[in-house]
This record gives sequence, C-alpha cells and structure tokens, in this order.
Amino acid sequence: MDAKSKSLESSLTVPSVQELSLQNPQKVPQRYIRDDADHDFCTFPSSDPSLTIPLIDKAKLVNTDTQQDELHKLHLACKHWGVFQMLNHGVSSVNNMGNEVKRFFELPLQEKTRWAQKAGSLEGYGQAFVTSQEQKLDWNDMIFLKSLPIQNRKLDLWPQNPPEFRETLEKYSEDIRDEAISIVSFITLALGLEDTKMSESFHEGLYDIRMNCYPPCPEPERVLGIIPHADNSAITLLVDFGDFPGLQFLKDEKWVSVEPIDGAIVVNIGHIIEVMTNGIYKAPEHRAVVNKEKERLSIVTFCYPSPSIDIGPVKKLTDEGNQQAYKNMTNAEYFNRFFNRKLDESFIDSLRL
Ligand SMILES: O=C(O)CCC(=O)C(=O)O
Ligand SMILES: [Fe+2]
Repeated sequence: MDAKSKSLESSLTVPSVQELSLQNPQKVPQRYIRDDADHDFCTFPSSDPSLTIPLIDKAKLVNTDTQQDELHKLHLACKHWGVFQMLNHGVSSVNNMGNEVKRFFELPLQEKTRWAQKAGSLEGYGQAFVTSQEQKLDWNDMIFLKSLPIQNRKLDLWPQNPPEFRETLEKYSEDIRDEAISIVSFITLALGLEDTKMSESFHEGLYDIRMNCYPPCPEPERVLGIIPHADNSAITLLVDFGDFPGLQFLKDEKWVSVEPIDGAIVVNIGHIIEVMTNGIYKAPEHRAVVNKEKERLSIVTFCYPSPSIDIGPVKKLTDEGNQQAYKNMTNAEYFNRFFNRKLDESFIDSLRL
C-alpha cells in the first residue's frame, strides 16, 4: 500500500467487479486476493447470544413507559459494540430506494458509466480510496452521492436511469436525515446529556450516500467486499438488501456477522461521535465479505453534523474529572486530516491527545 500522504478525495479508475463476475472466471484476478498475514476470515456463529449485534427497538424509545430501559440498552450497545440494529424505525422509503439501486446496478455498464466519477472527486459511479495501481481492490462496485444539504448535490452524477432514481433518493435522504436526528438525540439522552446542540446540528448536517453492489465471487474466502475500517461519520445508517450475512463487526477481536433483518437499519458509531463522547462510544471496525453465488446490495448513509460546529469532546464529558482524550478541531481541520491521512496509519489515533 502506498504510504505517502496524498489527498484521498479522488480515486483511480478500476474495472467493474460486476463485469468481472459476469465473465464467471474460475479464479479471481490477483489484484483482489487478500493474503495478508493479519487477515483472519474466521467468523463466529451469531447463534451465540453473547455475540449477536444488539437490537434496539425505536418503538420502545419513543414510548415513555419503556424509554428508560431502552435508553440503557442503547447506552450498552454503543459502549460495548458501537453498533446496533434499529427495529421499527421511521424510514418508509427504504424499500423503494432498494429497488431503485437494484435497477441501477442491473443496467449495462455503458449506461452506468454515464454517471461515472470524474477526476478529483469521489462522487459518482466507481470506487473509493484507490491511490496506486499496486493497491489491492475490494470486491465491490459503488455509487457515492452527496445528498444533503441540497446545495451540495452534483446532479450531473445523479442517475436519471432508472427514471425514479433521483426522486426516490430525494425522499430517502430526507427520511434518513429525520431518523439520524432522532437517533442522535436518543444517543445524547443515553449518555445522560440534555439533548441540546448535538442533535440540533444534524438538521443542517451533511448526508453522503454510498450504494454498494457486492457481486458473487468464485473465491469468496480470498477477497473482501470492503476492507476493515471504521467510518469517519458521526453515525452511519446502513440498510442491507442481502439475504446472507455480509457485514461483520470486530468485537473483542472476533468478527461478528450482522444477520440481515427485514425492516431494520444497522446503525454504527463513527469517529466524530467517538471524539465528541471523549471515547465513551467508539467507532467499531467493520468489513464486508462476499458470497459465491449471491449478490448483495447495501445503502449506506454517512451522517455528519453541521460544518459550522467544531469537533471535539463535549465539555460535560471532560468536566467530571475525565481527562480530555481527543483534540478539538474545526470541521474543516477534521476533514483535512481525514483526506490527507496515511492509508497505513490509524486515523483515530491521529486525533488523540
Ligand atoms: O456494505 C456494507 O456492508 C459495508 C459498507 C461500509 O462499511 C461502508 O460503505 O463504509
Ligand atoms: Fe463502513
């Protein structure tokens, strides 16, 4: 991997994995093979109750009779896992969005590349964080779009085929923003903070959407759909359209699969909430694995607070004798650090004091 510091705000063009998969090769090209020494493909059965991603019920969070118990569960989920599946959420456009993304990835390659990434930007149809020809590649194709605020949209990269795609994405972005605001306000309550500025800042927040397609792979145990990473968001809301476990989170050095639940959203903590909570909640490492026969789609929204707020530990959490563990940064500094980070060094470590 190229360790030189360079801007990661753009990515080299790489072949479409869907096309590769359609050619039905017996073997995967060397560029996708991960034989890293530290690479452990071992997964653990999620039938073990202590190794199941926690479930949080939104209906219980909004009901005053059950709220306290559910907030406590939420606190434990965020503290010990950094991820949970939210049941009974309010995002009504999930299935419509899923159908549009499915239709988009079913289009011929030539049609999809009408919305291909352009030099110097991560947005559009393509791949992220590929900075050298030697770098190993993930077994996935994606389209990445900034969806909110509206003035950040680059509509020339928003697919017009399938015809309902844009309109559905507009509705989905708004639904997801409302859900994110509500989740952050419950997270602040779970932390024992009065729900003030933290969740308010998500009204004017940034919402970037990455739609992933993980095609079937002839040698699934030798590749990764997405390499282990933690998200740079505040929170990430992921909808899984696969019918097999593809997403995995690292918990006590073991990879734990997320069982897809129809009607649930996977919510994980990102680096911004880790910094704001002074490390009480941590951004978990996660990755995606792929399947020999089946394709999997996911829609991932990275939610960020308003760019006008600084990023640093919430004062109340460092007042009570807890030492401040992370730097205070402006929003611009945070992103500048992220896009100029070294790919072989821990980003979150660089934010520690
Ligand atoms: O699609 C998935 O299961 C994981 C995607 C992910 O972690 C990401 O896009 O950051
Ligand atoms: Fe992620």
